[in-house]
Amino acid sequence: MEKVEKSQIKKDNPKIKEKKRKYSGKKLLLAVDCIIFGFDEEGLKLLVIKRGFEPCMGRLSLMGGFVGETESSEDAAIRVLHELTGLEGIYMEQLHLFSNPARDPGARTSVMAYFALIDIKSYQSQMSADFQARWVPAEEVPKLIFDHNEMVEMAKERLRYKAALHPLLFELLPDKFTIPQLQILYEKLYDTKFDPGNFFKKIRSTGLLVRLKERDKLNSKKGAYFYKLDNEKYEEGFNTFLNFVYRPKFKNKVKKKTDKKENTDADKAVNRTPRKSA
Ligand SMILES: O=P(O)(O)OC[C@H]1O[C@@H](O)[C@H](O)[C@@H]1O
Repeated sequence: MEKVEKSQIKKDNPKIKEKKRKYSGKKLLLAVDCIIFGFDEEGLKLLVIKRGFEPCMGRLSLMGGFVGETESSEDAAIRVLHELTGLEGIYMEQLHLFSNPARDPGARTSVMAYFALIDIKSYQSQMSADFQARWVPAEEVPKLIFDHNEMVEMAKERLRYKAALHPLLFELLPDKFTIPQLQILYEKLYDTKFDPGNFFKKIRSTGLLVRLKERDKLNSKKGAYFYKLDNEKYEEGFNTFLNFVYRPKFKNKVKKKTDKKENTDADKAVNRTPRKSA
């Protein structure tokens, strides 16, 4: 925005009276918390840590931290996530600002919560041991500190809503997955059962999947085919999963994945790097 001199503003608005900005001067801290979802054969999971310091030492908590002096809340969330998982460029979205003045007994702290989706297996080998992290079932989350359970419930609700409109659940799967695996993921998230035939038809109609030659022989004799995501279609179709509006126009147009150096606008918006091809 063009900077206008104060004297010019006063000249143009002779009636304007300059006032002082009002703020209490009291300290208000800003933190971030990361609600990290993962998925394996047992279902949808949440990553929690055991706190190694007061307040609430020894209790289960989401992974969080204070926003540093030179950081944005996004930077802080990316840092916190990296410290715990060693992963970068994973799907993450801002959820909500939790600002109840009494939410943290230590000090008045507002917290920007983010939720992230990761494939458990790709993360396991890099997990930092410092935080005593563990996966718990997302449908039976134990008591966490402060308002962290409330954050998890809101994140699950947001995930259900978003996953009905966008194909983001693929972020939770390995690069190579089967349709029964995908179906279990949807069933767990929505706590419902789908007819396998109808589910397959629906998924196929999205045109997002590429069938591989290989089959998964571990879970059935016949073996279910492995699929991978068509990266280009995934990015093009991220906002048109329902196909109700055919490729609607957005202000920040989603770029095709032809420029390998730069992430697409969609990638930037959701903080993810394009998935690797299987
Ligand atoms: O106490 P630490 O974990 O350092 O600071 C961040 C935490 O403080 C709380 O308000 C937030 O919910 C976040 O979990």
